[in-house]
Amino acid sequence: MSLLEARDLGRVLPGDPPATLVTGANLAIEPGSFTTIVGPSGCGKSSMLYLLGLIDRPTSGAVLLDGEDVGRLDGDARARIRLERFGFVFQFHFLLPEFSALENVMLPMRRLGRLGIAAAEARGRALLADAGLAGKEDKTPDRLSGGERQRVAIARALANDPALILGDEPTGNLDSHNSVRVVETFRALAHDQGRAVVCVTHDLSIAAAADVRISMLDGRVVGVEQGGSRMADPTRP
Ligand SMILES: Nc1ncnc2c1ncn2[C@@H]1O[C@H](COP(=O)(O)OP(=O)(O)OP(=O)(O)O)[C@@H](O)[C@H]1O
Repeated sequence: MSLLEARDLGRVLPGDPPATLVTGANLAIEPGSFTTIVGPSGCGKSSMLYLLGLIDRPTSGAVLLDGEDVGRLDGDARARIRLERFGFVFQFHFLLPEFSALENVMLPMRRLGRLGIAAAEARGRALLADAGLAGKEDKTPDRLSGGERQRVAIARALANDPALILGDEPTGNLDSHNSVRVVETFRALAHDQGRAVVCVTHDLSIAAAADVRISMLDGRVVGVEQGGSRMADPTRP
């Protein structure tokens, strides 16, 4: 049994004519693996990620988490699973502007409610230190660089110790140095911490660093390539 599976997954938006975002998709995501979803603009990569991450609901097929079909649960049940099991990193950081870095990282822990405030603060500080942001805990997002903001967003994604990290163009807004750093972090989250990392990307350095590359075209999965996980580092010749 895989950690996360799509079975004959589809998403059609009603309309005249209806819009098919994803159709007949089958794939499996394993712990400890770094997977990218690649393909031309508009082929359905983000739609697929939103289905896998229980943000959107399929219109056909199933999303299985630990073998259980969770894709069509109601919004509250999917939100609870997202909070417990998934961490999300988007192209834009979506940090709350009026909150400090530390408060942003603590928010998912406070929402989940398993940790008291002191324990959540200690974990938040540790996650920020791991991200190289010790000393920046009290800064609001507007006082941080783009790379630092994305590292806060990754720390926030890890707040509730998720088994799955899903990224939608997480380096899309970063320069090459910060992109490489994010890719290294994602690889470590998969290989050293045993999480499953799934990333939609146009970024060739991310795709080259992945263990598995899923190719999409016109809403379909058209290829699954298991690759060596050699890191492509654009800063080196
Ligand atoms: N809410 C919506 N209403 C209508 N069409 C939509 C909607 N959301 C997505 N689409 C269409 O569905 C298709 C897939 O979109 P999606 O964002 O998943 O593609 P993508 O591969 O992630 O694209 P990109 O690489 O440009 O971000 C596109 O043709 C898009 O225009």
